[in-house]
Parts: sequence; structure tokens; C-alpha cells
Amino acid sequence: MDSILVTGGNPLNGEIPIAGAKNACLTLMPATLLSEEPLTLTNAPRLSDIRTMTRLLESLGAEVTALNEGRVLAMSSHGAISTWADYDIVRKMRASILVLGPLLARFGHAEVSLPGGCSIGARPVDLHLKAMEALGAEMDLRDGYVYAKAPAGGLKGGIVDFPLVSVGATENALLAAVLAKGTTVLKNAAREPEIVDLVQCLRKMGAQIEGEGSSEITIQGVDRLGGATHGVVTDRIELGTYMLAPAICGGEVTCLGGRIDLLSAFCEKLDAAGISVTEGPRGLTVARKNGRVRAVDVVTEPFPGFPTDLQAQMMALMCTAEGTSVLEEKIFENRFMHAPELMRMGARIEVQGGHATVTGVERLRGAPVMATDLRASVSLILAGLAAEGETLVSRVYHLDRGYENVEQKLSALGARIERVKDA
Ligand SMILES: CC(=O)N[C@H]1[C@@H](OP(=O)(O)OP(=O)(O)OC[C@H]2O[C@@H](n3ccc(=O)[nH]c3=O)[C@H](O)[C@@H]2O)O[C@H](CO)[C@@H](O)[C@@H]1O
Ligand SMILES: C=C(OP(=O)(O)O)C(=O)O
Repeated sequence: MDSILVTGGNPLNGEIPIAGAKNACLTLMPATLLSEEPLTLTNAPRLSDIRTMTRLLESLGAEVTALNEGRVLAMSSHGAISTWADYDIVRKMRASILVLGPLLARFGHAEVSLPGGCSIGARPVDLHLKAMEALGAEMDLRDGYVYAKAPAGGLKGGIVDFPLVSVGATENALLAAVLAKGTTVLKNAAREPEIVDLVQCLRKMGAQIEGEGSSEITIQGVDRLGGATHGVVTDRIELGTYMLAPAICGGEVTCLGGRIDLLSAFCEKLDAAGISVTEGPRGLTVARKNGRVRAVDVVTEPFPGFPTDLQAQMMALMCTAEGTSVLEEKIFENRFMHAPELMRMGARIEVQGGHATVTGVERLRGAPVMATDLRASVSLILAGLAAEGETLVSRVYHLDRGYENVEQKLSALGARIERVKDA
């Protein structure tokens, strides 16, 4: 397993390109299963999660061709498609469960292994299953697999009232309801930009959907969907991560393609911490000219609230802030695994249940640390960039799921960072 070696202390300056969103691309790719005609995605990120979804779609019989060094994914599901999504692939990634909705909608049944993913909480899939039931499907859970069967004549539109906001369950419900007979209403739906992106793509394929970006989405099922070409929305989590780099290290960085509307709650917190964020035609420019940042409290919430996927990185910033901040994690019950690692670098953090209290110190010190999940990995890299001396972040395979060329991108800003290959 590779490690990343960071030597801290350099301010960061320059421009950094932001890729297409992992979490949007992972929900757009299964949409190819809904149609015989080709679906082409542009602005795709080059990540191991995308390769895992590619393998999963190929195992089902879809064709996925990566063009332009992986930036373009040309997909087609016109041949014989299998409805069996095998444990060996599905276990690698949470988003694999998103093949359930399209397979069930188009073929009337699906057999999908229960997924894996970052171990940041229990992460059940009950809401996904309930959504399929609301569309008339019979669901059975056996031997680690979900066996789903649509009624004779296919899925039927229905009301899906989510008891809590789930990004994945909203996506799966959308991917199923587009081919159901009649009208489906999703209540308490997720409002994330990735949902809006999925709806925009499905609409290009011929789906009839209204209300994306609000908590009620209405879908009028259609008999068939066609092909489309769609550009993946900017990765707001990669964007927020790299916005934090100059915030932590000092300097001025423009994140190309960044927009405030993707991250308004996060930008408000940066402003309160004393970091300047300005939006221009090419992206967002972030600057911390001098002095320590101020401590701010953060509560993670579904969009448009502060994203849970930026909580670990924000904690890294708060470690050297002036004052004490409380970070409350309301989405996942086990998402503070970066805290003990940051403490190895001299951070003062106390975790109690869903709250982490961080008292800022003047300076972190480099240390060997271990990455436990995707966003935890990158928070340790950010902390290492600000720390005195060397930080060796081990087990970075999580990082490669969500960040492409992290060493090259940060080096171009003046960071001292390199990958250490496992012997
Ligand atoms: C691939 C992808 O897009 N991943 C993102 C997606 O994950 P994911 O779609 O898995 O996250 P959800 O929005 O579904 O999870 C929100 C909460 O609902 C719970 N829940 C979810 C489904 C369910 O059937 N039952 C249930 O109880 C979860 O355990 C969690 O506590 O949204 C999360 C929340 O913004 C992000 O952190 C992930 O990066
Ligand atoms: C938690 C994440 O990913 P996943 O849902 O795929 O585990 C993430 O992107 O931060």
C-alpha cells in the first residue's frame, strides 16, 4: 500500500483544476443501464471508484469505453444485460447499490449484493429498498444479496416519503421511477448538486422530471429512454478540499471551475474564520494573507448545509485556529476517525459522541499517521502541509478513490508532497 510523504511549511500559490464530481459520475454511470442507446459522460474524474463502477457495469454486460485519458466515458447497454451484481465488485464501493434501481426498472428484477464503502457508520440500505417497494417491487434480503422483483407489467409510480434525507436512496428512486408506469413523487428528497446533475442527464435521455434541487421531486414515467451526452458537474468536495489548502498553509489559490453556489454553507464558514473567498469567471480564489484563522463551529447537514464530506478537512483547519471550535457530525455516526491521527500531530481534540471539540494550537508537528477513510486521508495531508517537519500518511488507497493526482496538483502550488511506493 502506498504512502504519501508531506513536508510542511510552504505557503501555497497558483491555480488548481477541479475535476468532475466522483459522487455525480458514480450515479450517472448506472443510468446507462436504463437505455439501449449510448450514454456518454464528459468531464469524468479519473479515480479508482470510477474504475470500480466501470468493472461493475461491464460485469453486467454493459460496454464502457474510456476516451481522452479517462475524461470521457462512452457507455452502452444494448446487448444481453445480466441483473446479477456480484459481491466481489459491489463490496468495494457503496455506490454500487445504484445499479439496483435501473436494473429493476428495465428488466423487472435485479439481484444485487449489499455494498461496502467508507466505514464511517452503519450505512444501511433500507431506504433504497423501501423506495423500490413503494414502486410495487417485492424485496427479499438473502445471503447478503438484495433480490428485487417488479410486479407483472413493471414498476408502478408511487409516493416515496423518505423518513430522513438520503442522497443514494433519492438517486436509486429516481433511476427506477423514470421507467415506472405513472407518476412518482419523492418527498423529503435529497437536494445535492449531484442529484440535480443526475436529473439533468436523465432529462436529456427523455425522462420527465420536475422539482430537482427541492425536497419534492415528481417523475412521470416513460416507456423508454434514449441516449445522451452529459458533462459531469464540478466536484464540490474536491473543490472545498483544495480551498482549504491555502486556508491552512497561507497563500492564494484559484480553484478553476469552482462556484460558491456549490458550497455556500462552507464558504460562509471560511468567511467567519477570516479566509477570503472571491468568485470570478474562472473559479474561486481563496486567500489567507496573514495571521491565524479564527475558530468556527460547524454542524454537518444535508445540502445546502455544511457537507459531511468536508468535515474532516475542516477539522484540520480548526486544529491551528485561534480559539475553540465544536464540530458536530450529524450524518454519519463514526466519522471522527481522523481525530486521533490529528492528535498524533499535536492537535488538541476531544471527541464525545457526535461532537468534536478542537482547541487550536499554534503549530502542528509532522508524524506518521494512518488514513482510515477517503476524507480522513486528505485531512491528514492538509494537516501535514501546515505542520512542522515530515508527515507520512500511510494506507492512502482510500485517497485514490476520490482524488486524482493529488501529489501533482498540490506540488504545482508549491507543496512538498510525494508518493512513497510500497516496496
Ligand atoms: C457515492 C456517494 O454519493 N456518496 C455520498 C452519499 O453517500 P450515501 O448516499 O451513502 O449517503 P446517504 O445520504 O444515503 O446517508 C445519509 C444518512 O442516511 C442513512 N441511511 C442511508 C440510506 C439508507 O437506506 N438508510 C439510512 O439509514 C446513512 O446511514 C446516513 O446516516 O451521500 C453522503 C452524504 O452526503 C456522502 O457523505 C457520500 O460521500
Ligand atoms: C463517503 C464517501 O464515499 P462513499 O459514499 O463512496 O463511501 C465520500 O465520498 O466521502
